[in-house]
Amino acid sequence: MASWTDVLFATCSGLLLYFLVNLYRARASFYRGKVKKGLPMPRWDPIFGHLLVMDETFRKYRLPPDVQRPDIFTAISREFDDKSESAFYLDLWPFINPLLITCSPHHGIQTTQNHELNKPDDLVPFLHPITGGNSFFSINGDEWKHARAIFASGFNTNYILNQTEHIIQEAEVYVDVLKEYATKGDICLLNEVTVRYTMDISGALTLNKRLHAQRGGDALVSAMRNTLDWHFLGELRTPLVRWSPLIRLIAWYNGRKMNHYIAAELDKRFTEWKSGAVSPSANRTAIDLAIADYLSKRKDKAEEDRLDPDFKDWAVVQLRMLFFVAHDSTSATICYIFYLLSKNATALQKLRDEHEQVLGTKLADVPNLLREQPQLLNKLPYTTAVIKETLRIFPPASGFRIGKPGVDLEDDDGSRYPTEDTRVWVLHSRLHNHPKYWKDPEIFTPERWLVGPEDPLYPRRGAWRPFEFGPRNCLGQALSMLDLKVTLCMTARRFDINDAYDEWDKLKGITRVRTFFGERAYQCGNGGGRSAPCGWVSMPD
Ligand code: HEM
Repeated sequence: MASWTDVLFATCSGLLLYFLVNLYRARASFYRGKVKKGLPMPRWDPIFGHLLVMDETFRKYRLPPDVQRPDIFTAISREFDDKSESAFYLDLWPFINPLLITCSPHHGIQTTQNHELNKPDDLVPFLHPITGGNSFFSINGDEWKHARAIFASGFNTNYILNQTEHIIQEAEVYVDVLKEYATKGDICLLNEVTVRYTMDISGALTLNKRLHAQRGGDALVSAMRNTLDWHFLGELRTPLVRWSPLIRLIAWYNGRKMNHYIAAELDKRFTEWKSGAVSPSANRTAIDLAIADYLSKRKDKAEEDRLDPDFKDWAVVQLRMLFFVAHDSTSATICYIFYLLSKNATALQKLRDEHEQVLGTKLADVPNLLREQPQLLNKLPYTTAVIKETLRIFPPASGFRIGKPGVDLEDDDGSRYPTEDTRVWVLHSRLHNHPKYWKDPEIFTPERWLVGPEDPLYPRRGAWRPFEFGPRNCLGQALSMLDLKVTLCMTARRFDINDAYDEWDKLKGITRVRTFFGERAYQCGNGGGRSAPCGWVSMPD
């Protein structure tokens, strides 16, 4: 009989052989499809593909170990500026399938609008710890279309102002929290405070429930954040972390907690619907839209007093995804707006002047004024320009699609980039800051959003795409802009927020300061491009 060491040896040899065969296949296919054809890419190694380049890039540009993955690609893309290439291929197997990284507006338009390429399968396992299944963020075809149609009416531009009350309610708590920091004079971990604020908004708009995350614990909030903190470790320099059994166990445990929580909310809300307490036209939070659709399809089963388990499983996955996307990127953007305004006194003053003009001088009246006249939020061009400029400099997301045989992306100079067997990554962080497409990209200039086409600052078509375009564009774009405007109206004149990196470093004994191309506020791989800013909050004189 074979001893356990023989069994172990045979298993390990089998696994090694399996790995080597797949490694050979992946590298050979990349060589045939891309290297041999002379397509643009950094130096490729037949064994390591571009894994060594990733490591060299870290060292060459002294990238912080917690920088988000897209910014590693941004650093690599700088190598291509001289050659005037806007796109390049990467072979990072076994971590991800072959990539075409592009920073060209033309490619962005072709990828998401002209060719309407699909989302790749890779997104499903990547998002699984967050969503617990196939959410409509990552699937394609009829299943995606059906789900998007169910939720769209709650997030469209025409309806979204009706949700202002939910946002103001949470923004009032945010203001109180910031006031406490200003009074005490403590360093505020702006990221933490703001993420709790946007989670409260997200809870209200996805689950129709106030979570009070800003004032204490909530089971859904802690399970989601804990999952994200661990999950995005895999985004960092050592993606192997993502496969560790510990992280899988944590994701499973948190996933169970999120499922139970959301399933209980679905049951509760279903009972309210059955009792006639909910008005379908007035209540369009995500949970209501899901139940409304469910009921409309089961009119013949009107006497049912329990939700069908299959529907519940499906709805829990969609609500987990929506709860995540509705809070994460918006929170990062709020932090960056404060950061950029703190460095640009003229812009801050212009923004405050606009608020005074449109909302009056009495700060205490602003919440009720916005409640009564939410349309005032559409009369803030400078505020909108500040938000757009922040999303240009610090875009929290990217466009990600799967290529197709016969679909080549074409550049303005006629170069062609085949997409067959390739994932296309429209790299917003580079495209939005590329000197080829923007005048003075490194300078925060909200005015570029207020000038006409004759001005050199005027943004080039397709070069700004933080929410992407086409049928898979961001469903929550209007909501996010509303969140950001309300937040600025409620805070910009009340607080001065300045970064406290130096004090923080001293406090924590940090001697090796982390920067990304000299910038201290860089996007970390712990969610949708969150930064690590901490700040002093004070009240203006
Ligand atoms: C600053 C804030 C936000 C940014 C920059 C952002 C960005 C994006 C981007 C770039 C995509 C498309 C990804 C791709 O094409 O591969 C996307 C998709 C999506 N976003 Fe957002 N998002 C933000 C906030 C929100 C909010 C508040 C919600 C609220 C529900 C939301 C819901 C969604 C959904 C559901 C999708 C998937 C749409 C589909 O595939 O049909 N996002 N977002």
